[in-house]
Amino acid sequence: MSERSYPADPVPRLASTLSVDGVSKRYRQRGKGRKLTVAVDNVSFTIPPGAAVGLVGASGSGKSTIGRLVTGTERPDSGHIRFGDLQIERLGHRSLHTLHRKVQMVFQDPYGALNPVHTVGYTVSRPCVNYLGMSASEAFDRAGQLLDRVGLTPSGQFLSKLPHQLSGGQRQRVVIARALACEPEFLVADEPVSMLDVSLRAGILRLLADLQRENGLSLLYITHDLLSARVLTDHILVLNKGIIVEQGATVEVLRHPRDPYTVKLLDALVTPELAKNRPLQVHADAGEVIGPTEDSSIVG
Ligand SMILES: Nc1ncnc2c1ncn2[C@@H]1O[C@H](COP(=O)(O)OP(=O)(O)OP(=O)(O)O)[C@@H](O)[C@H]1O
Repeated sequence: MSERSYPADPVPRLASTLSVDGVSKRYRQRGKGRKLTVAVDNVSFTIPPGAAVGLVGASGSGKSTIGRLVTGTERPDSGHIRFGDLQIERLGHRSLHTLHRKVQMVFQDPYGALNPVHTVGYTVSRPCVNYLGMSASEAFDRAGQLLDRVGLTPSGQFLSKLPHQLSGGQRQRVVIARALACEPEFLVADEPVSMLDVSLRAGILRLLADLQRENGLSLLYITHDLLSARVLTDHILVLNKGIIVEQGATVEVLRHPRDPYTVKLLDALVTPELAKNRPLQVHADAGEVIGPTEDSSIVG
């Protein structure tokens, strides 16, 4: 073990606010000449340090596009996105590296997210080398600590494994450990459980909730699932056809939805078929959500 240790409690640091101001993004429709799809339409919101915000909407409402815009993966056609002193839409390659030290992403596909030829230890230790300037052996020790933290214990058994030797839930835990490796301030999680078996989802959601709280992370949780947003977030943005149609405290929006689109999303949740298949339960009358129900110690 190296002498350097990384306590679970983070060292207090200056954290940044994410400000999205009047952002729009259009895409050319394939095979349709000059026709454009408006994916995001004049969207504005702010996420202060340490806040957990849900971005919810049906398929095609523009959620993932916003995820890509705030992580600098794509540029908006208009509007401004600022994280602390970084003006994201103007960042060049080098400054994106600085951004990604602070803002990390977890996507829905834990299969595609991991390089199949790299061991878990290599994958999780790389950001410690690239972003924190650790030596390879320091980074490997840190990778072990991160694996312990995300529930892949004993970590020694996982460090040398390749992605194909892991279950879907375990892979997503590796992806989360890698995202945490450079000690980010902000996590964008885009449908992080939608490709996992239903029985594993609650464990991953609870892990994200714990990490967000313990590390003081800001979180943008992108999902079509209002119930999981209830578990993970304090504030919610409801997106319909690229427009934020409603926002507010998550509990309030779910209890007293004002926009007809939010009502429709909630109605869709309480149909018997959907309710039966979900790891979370909802009281249809009050919009009160109970759950998740599984044991968080489950390692998927
Ligand atoms: N690269 C692209 N090229 C063309 N159109 C795109 C592209 N990315 C997104 N779109 C379109 O923009 C709209 C918003 O897509 P986006 O993926 O952001 O929605 P979403 O809410 O994340 O949907 P889902 O939940 O299905 O992932 C959709 O109509 C989509 O077809």
